[in-house]
Amino acid sequence: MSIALIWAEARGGVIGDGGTIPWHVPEDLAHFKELTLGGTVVMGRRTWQSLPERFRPLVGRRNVVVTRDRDFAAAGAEVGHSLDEVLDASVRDESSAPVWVIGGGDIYAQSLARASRLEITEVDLDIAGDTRAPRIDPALWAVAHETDWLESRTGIRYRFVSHSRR
Ligand SMILES: CCc1nc(N)nc(N)c1OCCCOc1ncccc1N1CCC(C(F)(F)F)CC1
Repeated sequence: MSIALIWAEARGGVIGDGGTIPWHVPEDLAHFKELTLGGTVVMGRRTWQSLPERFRPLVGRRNVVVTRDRDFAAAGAEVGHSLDEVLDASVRDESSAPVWVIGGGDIYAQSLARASRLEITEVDLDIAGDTRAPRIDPALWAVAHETDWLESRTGIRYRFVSHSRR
């Protein structure tokens, strides 16, 4: 089973600000849900805690939270204490669905080297944020597919870009 990273970013790679996603693009939520359903989602503790209650745990997916805190409990999720251990354990299970790394910034940076696929939603917004997605090196990653720029019902332009490792 392969490792895939999935995120939504505004211009300059902004993915978050103060623990929240500073835009609302419902079509991205639907995209995220459609891609990850049935698989395993791996996230950092802060992303787990940022999930609105009604979305915690993410139903229809195996939820795994990575934290150094040995006392951390996450109802409806498994807790792991090292990203590598979590990825090794998740990748070992024989199902074909990828392991989806769903955030946040630190976890993306630590897991990028092991990923074979990136599913990035580009949001056409120039917005402040304290967290950025890792830089994607075009020498290592090829754009496998990208949609045209689409317009969200909230008026924000966005597109879906799939990268695969060269
Ligand atoms: C969707 C946001 C999102 N987009 C892409 N493309 N990649 C991600 N890694 C991602 O962050 C998932 C974890 C954070 O998620 C949320 N953070 C704040 C508010 C809401 C959420 N969502 C709402 C939809 C819900 C559903 F299960 F319905 F998809 C999941 C939780």
